[in-house]
Amino acid sequence: MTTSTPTQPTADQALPDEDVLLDVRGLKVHFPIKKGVLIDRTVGHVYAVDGMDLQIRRGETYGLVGESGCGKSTFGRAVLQLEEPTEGEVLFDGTDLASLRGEALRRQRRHMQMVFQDPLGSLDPRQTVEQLLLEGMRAHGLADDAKAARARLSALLDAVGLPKNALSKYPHEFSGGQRQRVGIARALSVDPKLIVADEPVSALDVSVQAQVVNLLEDLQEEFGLTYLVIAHDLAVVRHISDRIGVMYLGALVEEADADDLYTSPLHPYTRALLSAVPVPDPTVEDTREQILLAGDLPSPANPPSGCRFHTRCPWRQATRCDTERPQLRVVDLPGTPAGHRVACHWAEQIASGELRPHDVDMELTDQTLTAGPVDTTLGAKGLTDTLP
Ligand SMILES: Nc1ncnc2c1ncn2[C@@H]1O[C@H](COP(=O)(O)OP(=O)(O)OP(=O)(O)O)[C@@H](O)[C@H]1O
Repeated sequence: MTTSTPTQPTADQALPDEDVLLDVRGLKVHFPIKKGVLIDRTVGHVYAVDGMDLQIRRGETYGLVGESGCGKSTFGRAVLQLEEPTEGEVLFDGTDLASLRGEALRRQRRHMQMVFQDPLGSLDPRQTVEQLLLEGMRAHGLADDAKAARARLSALLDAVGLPKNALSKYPHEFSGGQRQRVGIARALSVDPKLIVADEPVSALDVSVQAQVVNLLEDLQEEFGLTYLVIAHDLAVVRHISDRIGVMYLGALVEEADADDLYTSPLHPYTRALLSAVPVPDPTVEDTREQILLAGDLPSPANPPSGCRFHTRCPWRQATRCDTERPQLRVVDLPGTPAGHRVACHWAEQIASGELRPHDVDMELTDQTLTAGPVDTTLGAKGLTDTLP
């Protein structure tokens, strides 16, 4: 087992090392597109994850959001080494997972579990809940003592709010919400540190969603868990997350503390996503800036050059946005919370109002951006005036 050399946080890295449980650097997952009679010719790649950098603190909930197809699930699977990264590092508790093989990787996996969107699809229908829970416990030596194992099963059911008689039942005998509780109990059964929850409530009725979200929060407190919650529903993520990362075509475009992201979104994509979230109270007039995105998410097999978002961005500037890919960087503006990271060349100018949105199809020249000093005093205040 190799241990990573501790590194100092850089200017664009949000957290000091000692707090970090999961440290992902430059992660890429590219799927080959195969053609030919024998499907043996690689004719291209799907750039599902294409340079993800993020860190998750111990005990924190990190929400990862983005449109369907932007690579969220592939990222979650790659973190758990269920998908082999093409490039980059996943450091878990200081250990580079790529350096582990066989038994060492299996032992480390115990500490990282997944909760899936569709519990019915992820639970073996031929196994009772008892068998499902014991499977992982046995694999990690947590069921060697029969009496202790029974006590553990009982404690797991209690923790997730299922009755004792659930042990002898099969997945199809439960409601959707109860099945998700079984899925959560299975993840918990091996006493993990990190749980990757991929759309944990999106298959559930709205009335049940809140119960499962509350359960996840209670369990986090009880067991000191760290969560990576993947979801397309911004409302769910806001409620549960300490920090949120917004993903677009395989990479983060913005990251901030949850409330800060909603009150001071800086990246054009985040602003567009948030402007589409309905106001919770229908009696309150919606005065927010409405940003409509042109077109669909481009194919991850053929991503745009430069900034991946430039083909849909109302703030696009020629020619830098079309040619130069912006890196995630800390953006420090008066009124903008610390640790806010954004991948946009023009974050400051957009926040100050120096750059105004325009028609995406507008013919742009190098002179489109008016020259002059940036008045950052408007900074995030201008945004909080117009957004929730
Ligand atoms: N095994 C695979 N082989 C080839 N392409 C894949 C594979 N898995 C995912 N992809 C492609 O990678 C891209 C990202 O998929 P992914 O499921 O990670 O996105 P997502 O943001 O989680 O979307 P969703 O919410 O719809 O699941 C998609 O274009 C998808 O078709």
